[in-house]
Amino acid sequence: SEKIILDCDPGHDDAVAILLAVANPNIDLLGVTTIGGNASLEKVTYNARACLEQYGATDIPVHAGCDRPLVHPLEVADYVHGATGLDGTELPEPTRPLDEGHAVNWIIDTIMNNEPGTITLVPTGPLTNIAMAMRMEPRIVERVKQVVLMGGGYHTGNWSAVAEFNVKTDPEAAHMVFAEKGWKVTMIGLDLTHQALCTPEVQSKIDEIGTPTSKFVSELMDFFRKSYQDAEEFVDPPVHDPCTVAYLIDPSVITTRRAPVEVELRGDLTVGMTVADLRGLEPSEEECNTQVAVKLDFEKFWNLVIDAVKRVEDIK
Ligand SMILES: Nc1ccc([C@@H]2N[C@H](CO)[C@@H](O)[C@H]2O)cc1
Ligand SMILES: [Ca+2]
Repeated sequence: SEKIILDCDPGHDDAVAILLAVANPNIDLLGVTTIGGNASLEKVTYNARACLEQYGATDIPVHAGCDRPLVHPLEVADYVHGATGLDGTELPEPTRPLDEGHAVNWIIDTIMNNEPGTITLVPTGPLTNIAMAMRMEPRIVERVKQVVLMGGGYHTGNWSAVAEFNVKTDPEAAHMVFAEKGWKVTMIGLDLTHQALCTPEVQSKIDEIGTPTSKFVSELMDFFRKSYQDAEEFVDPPVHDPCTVAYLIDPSVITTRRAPVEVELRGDLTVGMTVADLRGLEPSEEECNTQVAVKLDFEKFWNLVIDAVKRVEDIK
């Protein structure tokens, strides 16, 4: 199974990514680390612990990371995720205390204490923790198996016309991650995740499971749908973050294309934009260490999520 570290900012869709990572047998979730993003560090950390409690996964360690981007102040996405960062459902009180130590140190120690090439980094929030880790211990770059991140987009943005929230929140951190030639990076951007819509048909399949966690997830989707209808003119909410874990469970869920990706740091209109060069023939693996996600197998994706809801040992 794939050993992963999930670096996240729950967040409604992060909560589904955690569910997939916890419940699917192909994934060995080594731990969850948190980053200020959708809401403050304190809130997203509490939310991560509450999600793991809900899913009966209190064996999974949670370490809090950076509370703000490297350079700029943190601007939270409360217009989508609400004041708590996970509005719309009853969160169980976490029984596992927050684990000691900074997330960046735990990420470094975990990677350095496991076999090279065995751990995959799965960031689904701003990339601050990842950027800090690669500067504190540059050896983690060669040692990780790959980075599969939710962020960016090559033909649209959401925080601006051209920039996606996770990248725009900490563009310098994102620039570092994408510019690093020593590791393989898969960008699961908005081009892909805007296909991962939680339609009423999908949501009713989740409701039919009839467990506490199916109720938990469905209520989160109700809130997410309302936010997206109000804030982004979507009918159904795109559930971004679990697309990363789904790709690791079954790579056939997502079609990718190798392409150079650079992050804009200076443009007045374009700061935070992930500029992917899709011109000409696809480069070889030797020439290009980054790939972008293009096409989602909708049925396969949602079947994985529904399967995870069924499998999880949720709290009664
Ligand atoms: N409008 C909006 C803002 C931020 C996010 C969060 N950022 C990423 C999508 O931009 C996901 O990781 C999600 O958690 C989603 C919607
Ligand atoms: Ca997120």
